[in-house]
Amino acid sequence: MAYIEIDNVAKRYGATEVLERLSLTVDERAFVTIVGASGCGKSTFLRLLLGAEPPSAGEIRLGGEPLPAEPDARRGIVFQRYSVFPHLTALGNVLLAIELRESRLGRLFGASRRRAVAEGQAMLERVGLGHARDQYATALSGGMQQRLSIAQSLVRRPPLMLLDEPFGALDPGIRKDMHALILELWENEGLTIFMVTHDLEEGFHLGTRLLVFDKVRHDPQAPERYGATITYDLPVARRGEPPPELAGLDPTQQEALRHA
Ligand SMILES: Nc1ncnc2c1ncn2[C@@H]1O[C@H](COP(=O)(O)OP(=O)(O)OP(=O)(O)O)[C@@H](O)[C@H]1O
Repeated sequence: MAYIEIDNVAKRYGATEVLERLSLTVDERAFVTIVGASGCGKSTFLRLLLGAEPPSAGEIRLGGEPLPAEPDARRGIVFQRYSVFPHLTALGNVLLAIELRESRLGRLFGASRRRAVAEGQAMLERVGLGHARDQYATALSGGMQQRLSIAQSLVRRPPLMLLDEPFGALDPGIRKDMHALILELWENEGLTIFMVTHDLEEGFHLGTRLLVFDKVRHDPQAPERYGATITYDLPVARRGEPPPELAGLDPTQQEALRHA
């Protein structure tokens, strides 16, 4: 059974059909990247997966069960624009996320708090914010706030991680570091990831599978009549792994074909 089953899903707002005829199954631990024209419904698709909004038609199942109608700890999202708490320090922001993960009451004390502080500090270091732990979020630059919101989401380790252009606003160097971090977490934590990006190269670099969203039906008189769907669903070879069409061959044959 596939981890996620998307069965003929559509989403409309009023008379505007945003997504239509979406059908997809995704295995656990996939890293699905999504590209498509601006406004074609990529963020809407992530909101459907989060459970923040219901589909207008069709069904989404997670682990064989209908997707819960509200977001819960099994699904986390990082938005394009940073969404940190301005009145908390960098460490405070990450600690809050750890507390929410660990404790229903939301506060940790004693040894569990000390462990949470150590974990929060380690996560801040991984996103390059170790030096900024005691700064208030408002004092951080935009790129730093974005890294903080990534840390905040990652520390909760949701099995299904939804990333909406999380690296778009970052400088190239930091972006590269964040790519390494997300790949490491994906591999080590066994996450399943859906990530929207405007950067095709990033999509191919990070994903195990790349989806392209586009409209296949057009009504020139009524552009809102039809929504976008998945027009390409491409398997992507991981670094060091053969592309699927070569996977059945022995390494010498693979090498020969690569250079053919
Ligand atoms: N809550 C809403 N109510 C009405 N229309 C909405 C709502 N949310 C999104 N839309 C519309 O749905 C369409 C798809 O928006 P969405 O943000 O999902 O696209 P996108 O592919 O993520 O765009 P971008 O790449 O620019 O971020 C847009 O036309 C948008 O105006």
